[in-house]
Amino acid sequence: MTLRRLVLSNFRNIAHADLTLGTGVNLFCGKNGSGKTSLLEAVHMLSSGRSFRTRHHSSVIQEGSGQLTVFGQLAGGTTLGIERLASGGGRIRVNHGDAESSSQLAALLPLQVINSESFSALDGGPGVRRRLLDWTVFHVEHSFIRAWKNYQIALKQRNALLRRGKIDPSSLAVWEQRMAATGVEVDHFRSQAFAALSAALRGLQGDLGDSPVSRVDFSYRRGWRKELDLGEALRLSREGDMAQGHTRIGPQRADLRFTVAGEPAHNILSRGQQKMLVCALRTAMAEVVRQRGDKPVFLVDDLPAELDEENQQQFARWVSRCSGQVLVTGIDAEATARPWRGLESPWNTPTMFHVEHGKITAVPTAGDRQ
Ligand SMILES: Nc1ncnc2c1ncn2[C@@H]1O[C@H](COP(=O)(O)OP(=O)(O)OP(=O)(O)O)[C@@H](O)[C@H]1O
Repeated sequence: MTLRRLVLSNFRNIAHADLTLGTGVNLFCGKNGSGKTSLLEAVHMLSSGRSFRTRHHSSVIQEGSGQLTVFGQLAGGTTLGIERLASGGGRIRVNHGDAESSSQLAALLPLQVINSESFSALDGGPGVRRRLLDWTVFHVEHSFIRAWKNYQIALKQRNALLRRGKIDPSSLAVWEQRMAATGVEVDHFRSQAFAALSAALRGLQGDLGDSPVSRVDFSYRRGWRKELDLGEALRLSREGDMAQGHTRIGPQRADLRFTVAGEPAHNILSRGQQKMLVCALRTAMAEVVRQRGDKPVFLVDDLPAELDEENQQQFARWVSRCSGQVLVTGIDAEATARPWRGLESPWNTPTMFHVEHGKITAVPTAGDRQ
């Protein structure tokens, strides 16, 4: 997937920008607070309908403005648009018509984001890791979203019954049967995606020599005991669930584990090693989706932060193998460009943008100047 044109208005400190992006590496360089992360945030909003920094659209809309818009055009001509109003609400558009949901955007513009929040894949709660796995499943198995929604409906109904004082076991059994049928489907899709993901991750670990990152083990926990089928597990869990007022087992509790010699990886790895593990995980996710014919766009906020030059170059090599396009931010233009220089075309000739006080200007390359 390639984003060819990006138009923003009233997005944080960016009053207006109309950019033609390069097909490979796009570098956005400028001082602290110039608007680099805001630009990546806008692309994220175009792919998901929401910011990666806040749930509140009002803080993303430029101070003093009533609305923001982000418009994007993909190679091939498809257009995406987002409008958010300070008064609440807004619109999502695909090819100038109203979109059914934000998942339509995600399907058209798959993204991988690496920023300071990405560490939560290791030290955050299971929900963060579940969402990473589900991103992969969503992009490779289109029936997943239907199975997941049906499971959620049954789960909600069972939880509503559990919260009632007096419970009729036969009504619980009806929803448990539905949960068992749809939950097994969800688990099946996740297990398949996890197998592909771990194969891709193991391949990337092979590039890391004797770094402890190459010794990280990963496993998938489906959310209920191995020896039980889901229907049985739900029946056995009933009494405790009634006491707690909610369902404590099932695919909504699934998790991924990253360990080194049995210890959680974030307790062992240095900060730079953790970032490299996150980069490998994100690359593996993109690789699995690429194998199905779609190349995700990478958004990388401040690649040099925490990574030495060797690791930055390694990550650049990974991205060039599995992504269609990458948007990278950095403070220093030369340092931000360096990891990409040794790669093959088009990756070794970044499109450069200078960002200053919310103004984004394309920097002419040596070729343009001739
Ligand atoms: N709603 C808003 N309206 C106007 N300006 C805003 C709004 N929200 C944030 N800003 C300002 O926008 C600027 C852009 O911040 P951004 O995080 O994009 O900077 P950055 O270039 O990534 O900086 P750094 O290198 O420090 O990460 C900041 O100066 C911030 O104070």
